[in-house]
Amino acid sequence: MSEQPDTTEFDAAELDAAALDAADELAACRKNFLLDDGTVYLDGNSLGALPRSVPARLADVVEREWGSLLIRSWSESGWWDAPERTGDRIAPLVGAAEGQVVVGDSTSVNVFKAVVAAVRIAREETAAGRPARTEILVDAATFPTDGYVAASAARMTGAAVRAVPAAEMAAAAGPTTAAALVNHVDYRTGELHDLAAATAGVHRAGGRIVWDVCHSAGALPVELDASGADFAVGCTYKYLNGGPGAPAFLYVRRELQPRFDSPLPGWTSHRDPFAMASGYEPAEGAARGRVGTPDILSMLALEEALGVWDGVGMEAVRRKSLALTDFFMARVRAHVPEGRLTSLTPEAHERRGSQVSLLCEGELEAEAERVMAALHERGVVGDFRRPGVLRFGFTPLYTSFADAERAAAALGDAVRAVESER
Ligand SMILES: Cc1ncc(COP(=O)(O)O)c(C=O)c1O
Ligand SMILES: Nc1c(O)cccc1C(=O)C[C@H](N)C(=O)O
Repeated sequence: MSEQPDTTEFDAAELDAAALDAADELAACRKNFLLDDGTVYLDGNSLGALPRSVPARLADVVEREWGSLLIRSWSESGWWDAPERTGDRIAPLVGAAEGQVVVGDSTSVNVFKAVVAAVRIAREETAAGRPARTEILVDAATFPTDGYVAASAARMTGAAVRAVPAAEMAAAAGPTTAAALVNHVDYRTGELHDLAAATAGVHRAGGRIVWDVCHSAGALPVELDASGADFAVGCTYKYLNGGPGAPAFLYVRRELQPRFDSPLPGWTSHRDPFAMASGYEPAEGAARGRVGTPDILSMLALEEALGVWDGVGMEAVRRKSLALTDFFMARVRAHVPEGRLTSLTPEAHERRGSQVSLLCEGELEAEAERVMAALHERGVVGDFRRPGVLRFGFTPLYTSFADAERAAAALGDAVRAVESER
């Protein structure tokens, strides 16, 4: 990185990964994961590591619950209630009281349910004689799936999408705003947005807000109840370590549940599914967010994976995440030749998620993918996003300061190796 920050908590002369690891209050959590000690894994913001207890639990689900009990497992093994039960395990991690989170479907599908439902509620609340609520505000830097889904939801509801920078969402919302869809942490830059402020601003304008917390759930405190958020959606395969393709979650604020009119009303969200009634009558509570048959193998792997959070406080996770990212940024400055990388991730703690994104500058921009490949060859796994961004995710439950030191040193080495090949 070319510029010295003014807020770093680390004195570059006194950096000592071993001392920081020795003082790490979450150090004992690492043993709960199956990790290859030869690799530094900094891609938990895309796919989290495997919790140690998951393989045996999945084997039991497959062999006993499916293999022997078969159909009886829907009741005897608790399969039917797994979406709400697993939702209640996630709830405290995202600042939600129980009964408001349901697990199922992908994040993309849950964005659709939430955005359409938000538009329907906002319109229902608009008094006669007031302007029609004809716009959906979407975070201008959104993860693509959210933008695609919002555009389709807009066509279906006769609304128009307006792209607005996440930081300006509160000010941009007005009398014609039906809903706003915002990413809590930007997937590309790692910037953290103010959940409470944007929520309050959209509410002042009479709209409803949907938060995508894919890059914050399990990475930092997410105050859904306290901030008054209406809806939230999130992945479970990143910082929640649910495994590839693990089902997503949907939060619907308790007060809104009776008015949550899902655009995907499947039979498992019916008040009495086995009545097999021809007319739809929605279930009460979080179950109203369900659609069809839950993805049991992935859901139960996720449920088991959530055990790694037992006894872990999100404040401790945040402290370590900020310390790790501060430390990594400082060590990159020490190891990488000047002028090659610029951080896209804010230095200010209140604006930083749990990743560091580094933009390759000058001639190195076109070589960024090769820099990441050279890092992989050196046993450090991060990821690359076009055109020239190197992303490093820091997962406080299993990333150590020694990992961050090794990654920064390997990054300096990789940059020099790529430059020497010109
Ligand atoms: C912010 C964000 N939203 C949505 C998604 C997409 O979720 P899914 O592919 O599970 O639907 C991702 C990641 O893939 C993401 O990072
Ligand atoms: N969901 C993914 C996948 O199925 C394959 C590869 C990557 C992903 C990701 O999660 C990407 C991630 N959301 C991102 O922030 O770029």
